[in-house]
Amino acid sequence: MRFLFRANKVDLSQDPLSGTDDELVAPAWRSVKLERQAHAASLWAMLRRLPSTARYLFGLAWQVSPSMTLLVVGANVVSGLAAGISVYSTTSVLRELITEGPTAARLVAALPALAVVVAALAVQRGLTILGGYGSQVIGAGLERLAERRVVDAALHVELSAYDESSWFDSLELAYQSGVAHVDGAFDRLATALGSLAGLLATAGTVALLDPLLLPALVLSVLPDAYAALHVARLLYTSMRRTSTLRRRRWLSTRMARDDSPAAEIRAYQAQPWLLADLDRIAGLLVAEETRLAQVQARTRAIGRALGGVGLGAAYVLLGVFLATGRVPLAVAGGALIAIQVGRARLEDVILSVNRIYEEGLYVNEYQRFLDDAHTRTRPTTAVTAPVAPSRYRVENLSFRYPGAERDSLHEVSLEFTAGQVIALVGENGSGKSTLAKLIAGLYRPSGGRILWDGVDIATADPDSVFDRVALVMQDPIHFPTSLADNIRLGRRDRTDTQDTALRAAAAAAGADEVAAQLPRGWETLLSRQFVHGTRLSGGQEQRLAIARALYREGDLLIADEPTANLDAKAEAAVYQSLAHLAQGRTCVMITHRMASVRTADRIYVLDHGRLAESGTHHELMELGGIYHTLYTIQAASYQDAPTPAKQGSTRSPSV
Ligand SMILES: Nc1ncnc2c1ncn2[C@@H]1O[C@H](COP(=O)(O)OP(=O)(O)OP(=O)(O)O)[C@@H](O)[C@H]1O
Repeated sequence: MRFLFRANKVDLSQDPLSGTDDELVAPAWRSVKLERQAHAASLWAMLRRLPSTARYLFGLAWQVSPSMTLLVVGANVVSGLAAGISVYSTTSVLRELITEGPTAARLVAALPALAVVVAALAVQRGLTILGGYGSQVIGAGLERLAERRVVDAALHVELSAYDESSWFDSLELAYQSGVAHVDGAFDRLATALGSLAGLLATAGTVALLDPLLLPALVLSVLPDAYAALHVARLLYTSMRRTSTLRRRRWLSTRMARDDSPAAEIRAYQAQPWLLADLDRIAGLLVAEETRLAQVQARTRAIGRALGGVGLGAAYVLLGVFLATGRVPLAVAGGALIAIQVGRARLEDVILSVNRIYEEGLYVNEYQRFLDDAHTRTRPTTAVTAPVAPSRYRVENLSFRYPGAERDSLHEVSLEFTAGQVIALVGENGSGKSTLAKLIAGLYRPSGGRILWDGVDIATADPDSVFDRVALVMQDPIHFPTSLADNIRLGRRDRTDTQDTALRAAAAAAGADEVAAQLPRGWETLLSRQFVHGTRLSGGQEQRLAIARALYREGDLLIADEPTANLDAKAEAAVYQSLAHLAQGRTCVMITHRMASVRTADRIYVLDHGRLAESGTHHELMELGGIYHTLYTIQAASYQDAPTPAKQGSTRSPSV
């Protein structure tokens, strides 16, 4: 791929992102979905959406604080009107001062209007401060509320969303941009209301002086306004185009900031690759931003020039009115001030509308994300999964991951009863973890059904399904809290005042030994990113995950390679406690350690997503199929090889 980092020379006729032939810039999904959305966000469409964006923002602000919302709106509108009144009164002062007569008399005549100017300005300044205070208070609450909604939505969508790259893009956009812009957009909206009130009052003043001056006033600002709106649109389009690139850059920089990859990056000397990757992305981004800056500058310059012509026209018109005697000198002086102030107000309004438009694009993206997340969240239903089911049945189960070209499971059928330990066996990629996640209700089948005592779990309330399952994954997570809380999180609402259940689960999983080795025991924080925090070894993390699952006391324990990181002694202890746990409960176990599979009540062998064999250890060994092969290969590696002559071997001398 071409390297495009040329910060000081960008060919405007060329799109720096085109021809890069890179899925980072134009991912496959972009053409269909995002282009349609981008089209919907045209300038006109955005202006049309302005009222609904405003309603949405006020609704959010109202949730944060109704009284503060009223304060902000009221303060901005009244302050805008006060500004307009001060302009009108200023023109009255001028009129009184420019009229004929003795100076003292003119001054006295101007005094009442002058008093109004001072009072109006005082009210305007005071309310601006008050409005600013309200905006700040609401802003803080809005940001938290907006962030919570994104996180809440992300935490509750179906797991399958996390298999789609487009989901990550819209999540990133909503989180990084949307949350910040919700606060900004509300602020702009409040300012715009104030500017609009000020503009109406000032325009009223101009119209009172001479209605014919109004069109000239509008003409002097419109080109600039259009340029500002156009620039906002360019910015937004560019932001969309580079969202995948920015996410990619974030991932690359995270590799350097995270502690987990630090050792392997060094051992594989991957630093140059990472830096080159970062440079490549930075090059594309800088080129795109430079192109954007040039187009923006050009657009603004044209807007300013045309606006200057409009202002000139307004002054010429005023001159003509003066020369032809249409307006007297006193009124012309007032009109000049009113035009200047009116122009500033109009610019304020346009600037605010422009900013709302700009922020509104992000807010719409944020809203769209929440709507999309809503459709991806499994609805709660009145059907609940049975408590302690006695029979689990998998019927013609097929599954394909979102966007995948092939099914990962093909018409798998199996059955087991409560209290049984079943083992899923097969080569890498044969579909074991996928099947286990489907049995746990984490994915919904593409075809077929999973029945718990006859209830199809795809139709049951998801929380009622998850409530019955305890899961131990290959790479278990730990939460950034204490060791004890990490186990308690297995069943947060469980009453265990004396920690009896906690200690029993920990002892069965060997996690009590982990606690004994840690400097702060059960209260050790499991995050190295904080003072006194620590990081567990792979085996210790696995013991913790098993303890959490045991503490949960679910009806169905699903263990995906639960002992992959454990030493031989710990592994034996875990299988002993799993066997103990399985009494009265059901256990679906995935493991490549064939010795641990032998005792399972039933073994299911998967091959390329299909169920190839099933039976007990002895039945499958007699069958002489895949299981037999896998078992004998592993067993052979434990057989003693013929011992060579002892010449090279050494032995510590006996003492
Ligand atoms: N999130 C995903 N998106 C797309 N395809 C996936 C995803 N996860 C797994 N697959 C594919 O589904 C198939 C089955 O994967 P699965 O993880 O279930 O296999 P497995 O038998 O558990 O493998 P292993 O023994 O290596 O853990 C594989 O071809 C894999 O590439």
